[in-house]
Amino acid sequence: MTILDTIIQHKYIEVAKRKLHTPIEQLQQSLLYQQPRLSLIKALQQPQATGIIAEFKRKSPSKGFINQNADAATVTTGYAAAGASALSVLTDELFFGGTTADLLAARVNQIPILRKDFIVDAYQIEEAKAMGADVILLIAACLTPIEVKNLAQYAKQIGLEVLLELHDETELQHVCEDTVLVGINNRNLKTFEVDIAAAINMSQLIGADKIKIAESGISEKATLQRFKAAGYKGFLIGENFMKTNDPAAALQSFINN
Ligand SMILES: O=C(O)c1ccccc1NCC(=O)[C@H](O)[C@H](O)COP(=O)(O)O
Repeated sequence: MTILDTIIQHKYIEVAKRKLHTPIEQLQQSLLYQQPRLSLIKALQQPQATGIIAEFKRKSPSKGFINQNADAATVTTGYAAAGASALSVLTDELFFGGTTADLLAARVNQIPILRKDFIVDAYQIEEAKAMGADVILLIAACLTPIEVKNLAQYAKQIGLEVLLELHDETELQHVCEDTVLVGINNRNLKTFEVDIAAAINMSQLIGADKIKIAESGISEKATLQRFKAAGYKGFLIGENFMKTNDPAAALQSFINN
């Protein structure tokens, strides 16, 4: 069994518990649930956009602790001021040290926010909306194509955008009409091996009607430029910024270089 299998197994258990504690109707009554959403699709199409989706990430299964005591409001407002096109906030507690409170704190920003978690149930999409997220992540390695289709349709119906994450060509059948944003994760979530060739190799296999996002392992501007030349509009970067004492300053210097 891989760590990804363990994460997913745990996800089903925690979601079942939360469903008992907080019914969907209660999520739908929250103030943030009623608010209009920001579009990541539009943000990445702005001519001057950096395309950087800056991630707030305290720890990870592959790296252990990265920045355990970071403050979500401070880091994400710094990211937005430095020029991030959007934010990604981990909400998985056990494996990534994230919380709902982190995403709520990040919501002070007026740029799109991705709820970064392992979504296996429509209930989590309702939660994402109630905590103020604009975009949810669906990971092909954790879902069947029909599950992606149903969850993507659900998200769209309640006004959230969907980022579908693939790693290789075996997952291309997960792409569907409602997954306009397609991310290619350079990290193999089963082995944790990171190879930027993943996004380069996959770039030609994603339809021109999709907006491509390169994910993970980006620490150099030259790598981002290679992805840009291959047609990528978005670049999801976490550890490279979060491992420093001042993630926003690290983003600023990455942009300026
Ligand atoms: O990062 C991990 O160790 C990990 C393990 C298992 C599932 C997902 C994992 N990471 C999620 C991500 O893909 C990254 O947080 C995101 O793409 C940013 O990557 P990086 O810039 O390398 O921090």
